[in-house]
Amino acid sequence: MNVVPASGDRRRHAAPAHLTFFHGPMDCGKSTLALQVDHNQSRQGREGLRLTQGDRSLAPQISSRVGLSREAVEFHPGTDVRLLVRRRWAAGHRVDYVVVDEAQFLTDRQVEQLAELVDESHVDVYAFGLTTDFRAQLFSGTRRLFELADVVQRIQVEVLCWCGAPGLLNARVVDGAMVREGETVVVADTAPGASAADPRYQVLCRRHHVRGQLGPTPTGPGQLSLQGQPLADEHVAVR
Ligand SMILES: Nc1ncnc2c1ncn2[C@@H]1O[C@H](COP(=O)(O)OP(=O)(O)O)[C@@H](O)[C@H]1O
Ligand SMILES: Cc1cn([C@H]2C[C@H](O)[C@@H](COP(=O)(O)O)O2)c(=O)[nH]c1=O
Repeated sequence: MNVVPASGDRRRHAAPAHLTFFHGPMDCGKSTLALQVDHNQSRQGREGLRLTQGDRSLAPQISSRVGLSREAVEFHPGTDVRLLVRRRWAAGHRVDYVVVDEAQFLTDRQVEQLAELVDESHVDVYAFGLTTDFRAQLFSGTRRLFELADVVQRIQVEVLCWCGAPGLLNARVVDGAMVREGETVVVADTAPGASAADPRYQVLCRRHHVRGQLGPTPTGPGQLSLQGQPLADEHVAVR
């Protein structure tokens, strides 16, 4: 028997909200996609909240290497994301969706709060974050999103390792060599910093992440170059 919805029961019959998680390595276009999703949602007249933590620009914004950026609210481990939304409501704004960049930095509790916003308040949540850290282990926020999200999608833009294979893993590079020990969270870019001692990241394929190899290994005197350039120390240094 078909049950005819009582008129005015919009909430029951509106499309259900979703928690969607897009993930990948550094440089795969997560922030770009976050800004595109935000743009497309707002073009439909929906109102959203953008959240981030530790954007590379060190400003409270979501910034993409393609050149786009939008201001965002910074979250910290103690932030209750439900309160951020409720404060917007209390100030008379709608919050139809939330876009979270750097979602790997969410705590488990914050992921659960986002799920609650979806289920209890019908807010769509789009989260964007790294799959794994520099040790090739899931970030805890990422793990919780894998566990709770309605939709989990690996971002399709391929980042290439120096060898040309798809790069899925992030290497942390200090003083020209890949490191495997240190704090989980170190905000930095894939572009080199002002000094070689500044940490940077490089996306590698699994084989070269395991080997800690940041460029072609010199196997003979005739092969000591990378695309015609002399090899820098970092191409061969492994720690
Ligand atoms: N000048 C450029 N022209 C076109 N695409 C670019 C340019 N610079 C960067 N990109 C693209 O931007 C991607 C990085 O996007 P971004 O959203 O910053 O990545 P993520 O947030 O995943 O680290 C690169 O993989 C590359 O495809
Ligand atoms: C691998 C790894 C990365 N980070 C930091 C480095 C950047 O500040 C962000 C990721 O930025 P992007 O938007 O994906 O380019 O995360 C980190 O703190 N720890 C790590 O292990």
